[in-house]
Amino acid sequence: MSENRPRSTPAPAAAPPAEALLEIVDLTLRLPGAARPVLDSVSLTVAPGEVVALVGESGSGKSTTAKAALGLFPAGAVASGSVRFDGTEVLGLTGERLRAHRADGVALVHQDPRAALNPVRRVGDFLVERGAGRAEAVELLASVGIADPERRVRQRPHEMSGGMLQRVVIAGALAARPRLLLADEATSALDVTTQADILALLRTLRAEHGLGLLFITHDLHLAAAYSDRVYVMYAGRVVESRTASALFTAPAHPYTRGLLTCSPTLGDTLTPLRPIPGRPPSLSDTFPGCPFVERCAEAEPTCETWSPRPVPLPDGGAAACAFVNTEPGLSPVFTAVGNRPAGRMGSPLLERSRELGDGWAQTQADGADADEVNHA
Ligand SMILES: Nc1ncnc2c1ncn2[C@@H]1O[C@H](COP(=O)(O)OP(=O)(O)OP(=O)(O)O)[C@@H](O)[C@H]1O
Repeated sequence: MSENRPRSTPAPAAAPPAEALLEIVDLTLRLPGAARPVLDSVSLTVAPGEVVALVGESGSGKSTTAKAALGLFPAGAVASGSVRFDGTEVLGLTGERLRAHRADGVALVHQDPRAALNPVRRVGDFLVERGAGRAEAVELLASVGIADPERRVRQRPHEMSGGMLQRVVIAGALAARPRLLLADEATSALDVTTQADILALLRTLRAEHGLGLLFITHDLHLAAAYSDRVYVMYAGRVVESRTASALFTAPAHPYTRGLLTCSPTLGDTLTPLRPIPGRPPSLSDTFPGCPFVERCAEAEPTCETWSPRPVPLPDGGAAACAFVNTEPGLSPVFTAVGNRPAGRMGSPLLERSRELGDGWAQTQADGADADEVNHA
């Protein structure tokens, strides 16, 4: 092993708390006419009281993954794997049981609060429609930080700001007393101050209500700042899963590093921004090897033909790259250009990485409910 590889900063274990509220295992979702799966062996967990972020560029499969938690799939989709909520398999749910799951356990908050609210109805009516009593509607508004809730509850959406409306939508989501909140780009349309306020509110709510929160964003800095753990998605696959702090300290996947260096950090005027070249793949693109190979500055010939699957990292996270370092005590950042031992191709490390990848994928598959479910 080369001696000049950086030592890792010890990171907290990335393993989630033992009891997962949402547990997605090896979820693969195919759409009619698409050349590759929309979701390809996606596995993730969210525990009660945990904030988990799902990050990636447009089209990477974030929303489709989140909707799977609701048992919501595109028409004609064929799904395999497992989506368990509180121990119940969601993939096979239909009819009344599916409706009960959607109404009861999981709530979804979207980007645009105005789309969720009827412009001619009062805010209080919106909350009552979601199961709150009149008095509770006022309490709910207060609980999401809206001042003068007795007056606000009688107002219509046009009388409120975007940030206030997003608080109303969150209050509406809480009315059903969910255990899991899916926030799909819920702050993207807001100015930065309001965005910070809403994210702080979501963190408070998860602590007060023991909510699990799956926070979907394309902004990795935001994800890492507000989440306990982060899953990075690319082309329908999870390419890295780490604690937020480990992700910032030593991102293991070249795509994660690309996301970190292509967006600005507050106060950092020295580090140049480096956009990731090219575009994310579409559903008509297929990959014999790594899906990121065409955009990866660190790719080697083997990446064209060998498809990496997540390998466990010593800190409890995982990354899907042929050259990720899985050895304890060393940084997973093994692939930085200039940091590679000569002639590393075909090295024992690569072989080990392959072994671990296959073994790990198999373990995941063994734990999954392999029923094929067609959601027409
Ligand atoms: N109902 C559908 N019919 C056809 N294709 C779909 C459908 N839903 C999603 N897709 C496709 O699946 C892929 C993943 O979409 P998804 O919305 O999950 O990505 P995303 O990462 O959430 O992107 P964005 O940030 O733009 O919302 C995209 O290529 C999208 O076009």
